[in-house]
Amino acid sequence: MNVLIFKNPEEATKAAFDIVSQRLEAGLKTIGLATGSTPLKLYEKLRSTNMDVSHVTTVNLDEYVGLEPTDPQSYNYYMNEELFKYMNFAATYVPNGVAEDLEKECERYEEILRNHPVDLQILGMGPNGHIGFNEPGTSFESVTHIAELTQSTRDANKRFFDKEEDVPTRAITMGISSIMIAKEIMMLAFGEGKAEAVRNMIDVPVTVDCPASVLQNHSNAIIILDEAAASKLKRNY
Ligand SMILES: O=P(O)(O)OC[C@H]1O[C@](O)(CO)[C@@H](O)[C@@H]1O
Repeated sequence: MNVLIFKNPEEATKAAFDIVSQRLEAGLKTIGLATGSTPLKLYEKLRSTNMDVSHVTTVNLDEYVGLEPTDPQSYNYYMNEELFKYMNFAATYVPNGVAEDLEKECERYEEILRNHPVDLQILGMGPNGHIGFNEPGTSFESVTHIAELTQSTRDANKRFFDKEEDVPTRAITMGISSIMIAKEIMMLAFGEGKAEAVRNMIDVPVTVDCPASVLQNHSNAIIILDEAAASKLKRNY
């Protein structure tokens, strides 16, 4: 793991943007994208570049079950508003959370991933160490599946919804093995609320109790932190 620590989220985002730009210029074909608040500034920078991405396909990590792509809380909507409508990607894929047959949708998504091997996967993490919606305890062998969201994830994400009961209880998510196949992974974590999970990801032996710790097993993972997220690390990086 290559751990990079920056003073604040702005500087960290600038470093992430430089890496993504460099990979795009080098001819990256498929990029894996995350949602949540952490990559928002990165997407803002990307969409203001006017760069030609007509040779690039995107695949997203996850989507809530039961939310239409037109629902402002859905990740389909988020990606359209934050990135896709501004950039000329060859193709963009986000799981369909309202598919009639969700199991089939998971299989369809795995097929998409097989056809578009991810060169660079951008990741955020939940305060409980989840990646995508792979909650603590999820098998490292998992592929795209339906995940039951933990109460702590629903609590963390309720800020985006009007009422707590509106927060979906399930999501379609790429599995941990589907994520780990990426040739390179770039994890972003900012703020004190992530500090405990960051410590469990980096400073503690790999365990399913902290899904993000699996990144220790990846041969090409960059972890981009601000000082607050890095504040509980025992070792110096
Ligand atoms: O960046 P945030 O808002 O803290 O979200 C954390 C993580 O939770 C998820 O929304 C769940 O998929 C991830 O996409 C995201 O990286």
